[in-house]
Amino acid sequence: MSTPAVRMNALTKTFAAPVGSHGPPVKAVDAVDLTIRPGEVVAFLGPNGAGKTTTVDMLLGLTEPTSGSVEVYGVSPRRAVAAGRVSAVLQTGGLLPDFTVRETVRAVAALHGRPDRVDHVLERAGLGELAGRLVQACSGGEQQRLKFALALVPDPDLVVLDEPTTGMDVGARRDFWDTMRADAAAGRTIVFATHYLAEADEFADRTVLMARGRIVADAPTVEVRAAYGGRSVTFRPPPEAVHPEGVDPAWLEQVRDRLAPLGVTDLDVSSASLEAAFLALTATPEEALR
Ligand SMILES: Nc1ncnc2c1ncn2[C@@H]1O[C@H](COP(=O)(O)OP(=O)(O)OP(=O)(O)O)[C@@H](O)[C@H]1O
Repeated sequence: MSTPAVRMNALTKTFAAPVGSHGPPVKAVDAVDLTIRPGEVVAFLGPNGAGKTTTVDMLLGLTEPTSGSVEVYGVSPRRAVAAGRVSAVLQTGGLLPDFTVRETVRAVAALHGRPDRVDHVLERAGLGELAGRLVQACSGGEQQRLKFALALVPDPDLVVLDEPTTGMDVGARRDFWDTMRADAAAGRTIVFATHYLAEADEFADRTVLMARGRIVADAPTVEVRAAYGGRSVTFRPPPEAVHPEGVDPAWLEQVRDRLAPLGVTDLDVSSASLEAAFLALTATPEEALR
């Protein structure tokens, strides 16, 4: 079997309680075991404070685990980063405002010894036409695309993205994911943390759901949705059956009657969603009882 792209073993990170709070230490990541194969596209989903960013930071060697281990392509994250095998688009980390887009990419490409990659990554990130623009004149979404271009400079085997489409409009978000999809099809491994359930749903083969530092679900995205979000049949009713207050109940009754001979019972108009799975799996025990 080939070396996994990522292997986490009982990965744990504990932070001291904030100064003055006298509380117990915070277990941001709690004994996480996770293996990711080359070429997988994995979404990390979870509510605020679930431990996604801390996990990503350890994956990139930015933070050392308190205990347990993480390897990237069989070596420590730092070695993998130094070898250009993994790179990231992070929420934090500034760009230089007085550089143009092209100058920024050129500088990073020089650091990596890959000046040949400048035009290619500008194109991949959809920045060809913006290459001459100053960074400070770029919108938030355009700056995010620039960070993405920088991450592609070393031609990494693994790209780690923390909330990559923050600040992008719908069109830019779609273009971004089209690019990522093409890269994944070409064999790049992609791990991304997101708050957008729809992005995990549309893009990730596999969803890892985190809550309170632990993995609460880890399965193909379609299975997570089906197992916890319920299955549903959706359809578009004819316009005459749709009233301002909703679907005409008499019309729905007719549908039920006609479907009954087919063995369909308990027809319900509801949409199964990853959101339902997300809420079911990440609720605290107290919330779940409500
Ligand atoms: N440097 C730190 N010092 C103390 N506690 C921290 C530190 N970094 C993170 N934490 C705590 O660890 C827990 C996990 O945080 P983390 O940022 O990993 O969550 P997250 O899932 O990425 O959240 P978000 O979706 O809000 O970005 C939180 O309770 C957070 O307050």
